[in-house]
Amino acid sequence: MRRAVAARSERDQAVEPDESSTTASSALLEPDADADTERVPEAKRIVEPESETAAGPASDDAISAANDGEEDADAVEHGTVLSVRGLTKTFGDTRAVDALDLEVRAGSFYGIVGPNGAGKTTTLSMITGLLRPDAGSVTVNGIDVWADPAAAKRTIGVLPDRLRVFDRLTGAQLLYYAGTLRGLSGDVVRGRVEDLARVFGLEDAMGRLVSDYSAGMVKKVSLAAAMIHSPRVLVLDEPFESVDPVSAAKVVEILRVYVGNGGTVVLSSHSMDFIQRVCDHVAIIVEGQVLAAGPVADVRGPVSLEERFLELAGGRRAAEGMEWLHSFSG
Ligand SMILES: Nc1ncnc2c1ncn2[C@@H]1O[C@H](COP(=O)(O)OP(=O)(O)OP(=O)(O)O)[C@@H](O)[C@H]1O
Repeated sequence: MRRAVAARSERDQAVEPDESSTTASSALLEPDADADTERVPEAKRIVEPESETAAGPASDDAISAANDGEEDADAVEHGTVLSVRGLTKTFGDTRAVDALDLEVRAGSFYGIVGPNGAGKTTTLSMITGLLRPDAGSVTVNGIDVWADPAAAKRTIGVLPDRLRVFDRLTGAQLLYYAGTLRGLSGDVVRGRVEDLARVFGLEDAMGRLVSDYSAGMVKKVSLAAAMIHSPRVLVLDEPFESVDPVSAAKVVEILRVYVGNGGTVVLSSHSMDFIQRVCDHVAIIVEGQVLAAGPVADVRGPVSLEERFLELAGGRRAAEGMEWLHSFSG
């Protein structure tokens, strides 16, 4: 309890601009190899309670059966920053994710596409420690997410699909809160809040309540919150939904620099054009399974990614049986 109070009082100071902050924006874009040195260890337990869902816990044995320490070390050595094996989640009669495997190398810009209900959000939620799988394993940067969620979450930045934002805070307070919850010191957070506000074009909105933001502004401030601790891996569920093209271009530029410096972005999107243009790797998920994955050029082959997606997801047959629609009633 004392720790929570300490974190809060530090946050309160942060909403007042601090001239002494000297953090360079480039530091924000580089995944933080030495981040632990500037963290406040006591904050960790406040920050990272293990999330559970209504589905209830699965057995740890089932979740981590495929994993062991040697395997983790091997994966990191070979540049794999995210490894998903046999990931499975069932809701009632719905098998949302079905023994899904995914391998993401460090420094990738990895797109995940799939039709509505394909299991993208469920997969990303299990990868980021927000939803406990029924079976399978997830390893991020060599850490088994479900064996040690707190350690894994330190290396991940998350933009969840259904945003639950503390919207009675101002933008500045929300970002400060996100940074200190991740264990960053007040000075570091203040500098990064300034940088993030600038690059996301939110400077004028920092003093306003997030509840008064537009949908796109909420998305941007949430993206900023996901990045503030310079995680090794950014997992973003539909990050550009509601974001205007100018802001989206800026965010893409930020993410490109981040990836260029060794960070990894895993994002879901319904825009095939975006994935083809921006991502270097893609996985097409249909009915909870990966139907194709690899470098974008390999997955799409001689056709566009959209064509390939429609082939795999069965989009071409949509109009069959709908002839009544053109019989026009009057
Ligand atoms: N909490 C839940 N309870 C019951 N069913 C769920 C729950 N979450 C997801 N599902 C079901 O799991 C399946 C996969 O859903 P998910 O949200 O992962 O799909 P998605 O690929 O992200 O879809 P979209 O593109 O529409 O966002 C769907 O059939 C959905 O109805």
